[in-house]
Amino acid sequence: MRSERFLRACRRQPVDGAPVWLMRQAGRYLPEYRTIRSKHDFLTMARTPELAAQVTLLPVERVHVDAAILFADILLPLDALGLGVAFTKEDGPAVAHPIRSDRDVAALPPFDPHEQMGYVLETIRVVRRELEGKVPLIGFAGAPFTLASYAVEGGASRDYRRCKEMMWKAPQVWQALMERLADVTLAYLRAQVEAGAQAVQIFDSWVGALSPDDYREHVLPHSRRVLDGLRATGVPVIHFAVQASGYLELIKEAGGDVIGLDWRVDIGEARRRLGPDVAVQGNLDPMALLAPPPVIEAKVARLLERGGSLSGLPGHVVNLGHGVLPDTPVEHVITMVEAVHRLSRNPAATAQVKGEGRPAEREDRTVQEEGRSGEGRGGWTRSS
Ligand SMILES: Cc1c2[nH]c(c1CCC(=O)O)Cc1[nH]c(c(CCC(=O)O)c1C)Cc1[nH]c(c(CCC(=O)O)c1C)Cc1[nH]c(c(C)c1CCC(=O)O)C2
Repeated sequence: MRSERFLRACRRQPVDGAPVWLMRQAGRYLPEYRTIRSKHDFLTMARTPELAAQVTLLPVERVHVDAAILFADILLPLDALGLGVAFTKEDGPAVAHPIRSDRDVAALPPFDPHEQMGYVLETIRVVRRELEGKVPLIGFAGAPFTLASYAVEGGASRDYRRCKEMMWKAPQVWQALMERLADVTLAYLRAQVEAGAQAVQIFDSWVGALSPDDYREHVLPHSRRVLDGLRATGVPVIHFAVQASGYLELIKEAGGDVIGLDWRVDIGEARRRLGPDVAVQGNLDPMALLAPPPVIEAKVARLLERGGSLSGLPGHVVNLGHGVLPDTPVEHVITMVEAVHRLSRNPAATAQVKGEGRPAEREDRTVQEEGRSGEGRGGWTRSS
């Protein structure tokens, strides 16, 4: 059943069809989102439970995903800590008061999710009520490193130079900061589960900037504290890390019931490396959703096969390898979700769609060639 697929796959139990949801599914690719967004700024939307709940529910109705994810942002708790987070159109998030010294870390105020993030907890309650059990609700937070990357760099970064400097020149400052951020994330996620989140995801979006050694020494213990602490909640925990396929084993060591994969690793190989005691989530290239629909279907077919869904290997939550791109046609998202449902329920049909990068049979030759030659260049001409 639709209501159970996602949580069952997270727990590596058999499912009637592979579950699918998309990171950033409650975002700008949805025309309904853009309409609401044209009337309110992003922070107002996130801080108004009625609006945030409405946006959370949009993709459940519109594209039939098997789970909802809370509409919020990983940076909201940093704002609650007094760092002054703004979302700018040009440069992405900006932090007005970045953390650069032991004094800055010591000056961070106490964090109480019930007091400071009450609006998010209220959104969760509203969403649960309105979902009426149709699909589960996923809560989320940033992993300590990814939060630190914004807190220390002051915004998006290309090389994470200030973080590495702090790690290597002032390791005790780095450690104190990471401990604070781990505490914040843990308290925040516990409160989300209490409010009704039925699974949680930790986003370590920028950790791939680190070498395996630095991950092991300067990040893993703090992520592990969060992940260990969440075990008592009893809800499945997804641990998503980007560009970390070189040290997936360390990501698993840090913890999580489900390991989120980006698209740079073959999901079958990842499953072999991770072993049978964790589920995996992912990992279609988000840009693949700009491809013509038959190409999307062929990629879904191969993903299902490589991920184990067609051979009955439990524990694959289908998703993209990172967030859905804002200029993705909503019809293509629907194509992906429908293909996951149709093909995972009928493995025999999948063999026909799959092919070696070949779009489906009903595909005409022109589009086929467009699909082939477009692949790898990174740019797709819109076919719809
Ligand atoms: C790194 C990160 C952020 N936020 C998030 C991450 C981790 C995931 C990832 O790696 O992408 C997580 C996030 N941000 C948002 C969600 C909502 C739920 C969902 O649909 O996934 C989630 C889970 C809404 C959002 N968060 C943001 C938007 C766009 C705001 C707008 O409408 O202008 C949304 C829908 C803003 C944001 N927030 C952040 C950035 C870099 C940006 C600007 C870039 C961008 O615009 O996509 C920080």
